[in-house]
Amino acid sequence: MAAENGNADLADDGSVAGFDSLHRLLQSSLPPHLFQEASRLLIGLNCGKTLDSVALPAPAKSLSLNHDFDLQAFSFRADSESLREPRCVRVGLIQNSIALPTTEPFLDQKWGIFQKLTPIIEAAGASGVNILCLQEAWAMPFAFCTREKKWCEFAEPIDGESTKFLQEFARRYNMVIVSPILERDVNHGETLWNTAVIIGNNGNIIGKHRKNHIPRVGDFNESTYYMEGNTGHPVFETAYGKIAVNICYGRHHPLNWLVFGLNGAEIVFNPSATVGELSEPMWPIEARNAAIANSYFVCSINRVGTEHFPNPFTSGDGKPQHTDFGHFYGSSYDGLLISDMDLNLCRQLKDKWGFRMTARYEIYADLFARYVKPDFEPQVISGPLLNKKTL
Ligand SMILES: NC(=O)NCCC(=O)O
Repeated sequence: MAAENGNADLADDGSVAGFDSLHRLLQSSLPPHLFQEASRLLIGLNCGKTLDSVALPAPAKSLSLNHDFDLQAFSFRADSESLREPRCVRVGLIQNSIALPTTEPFLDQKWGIFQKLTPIIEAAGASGVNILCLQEAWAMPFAFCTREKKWCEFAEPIDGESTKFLQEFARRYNMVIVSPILERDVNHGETLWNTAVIIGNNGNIIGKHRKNHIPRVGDFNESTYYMEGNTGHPVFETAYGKIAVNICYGRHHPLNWLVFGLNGAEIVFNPSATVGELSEPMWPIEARNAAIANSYFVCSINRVGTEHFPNPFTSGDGKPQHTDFGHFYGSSYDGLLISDMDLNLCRQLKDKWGFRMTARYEIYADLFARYVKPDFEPQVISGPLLNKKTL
């Protein structure tokens, strides 16, 4: 346990009082019947239902033991249908800390991450993962907080080293891979973007999505590095289902989630890099709310650990300068989370709740069309304003 981090409930590894999730903390602290009730209220597990864990093959487990990363697998149930076969997909999410200090040569840092990820990706392949997603800007330290331009060197074209590295795994394991990178658009004057490259299960590049919303909060002033995305809300039809990527800060924008849904996404990935002090309480609410509101699966990833940078920077809030911007709360360990999901659940929830049918898009479209015009006036209807004098 560490008191140095200013929070006596945070262990040295950043976990919550020694637990790697709120769920485990509750499980260990509450009597079984109260834990069951807490689970029902928090994640809808009622009547003694538990989250089903999935048995993984021995080679995947050995990789996790030998290379010291966490490996867990669960499954979501959908009802069986009379007219459709189940559409089961195995999804893998990787979150990790960087491999080398940020003071090491850039090439070594990048190859260090490649090396660190290799056994984790192999474990995903050995487990039969169909679609794998990595964290935001996975091939570099999350240096955007520094606002120093030298970190732009990590930017790569869509078909650069990171993509080539992953294409090999995609082919070997017949796996779709979502690869969020800092992109250098060589055909457009070397412009930088925060981009997710979608690599198909044959190693082909299916397409890319560029992050739509740039954070300007705390130390996340990322506009120094890349532009607001210009790729809209693409949904990628892969061999295993229709997927989309809502990159990090985009998760605070319900309309961003909505439009991926309108374009037909069945799974939306949210690769992120964010720190506990800023956003941890919002995180599980936003992801689950997006899944509920849009009748699709949401798969969220954060980084792991604390990254220290060579030169101090300030947050523009009058507080002392510092060399890190806090703890990425992905987990206390590098890890691969696997989840089996039957995509039939998306339609089952649409049929049950009818959110698409009841949405009234036309009235929102009308409001938005008026709102974006300079002469927009909010629809506020005021009655006579009574105050004590007039009474
Ligand atoms: N990388 C990024 O967009 N971070 C923003 C912080 C947050 O949204 O929690």
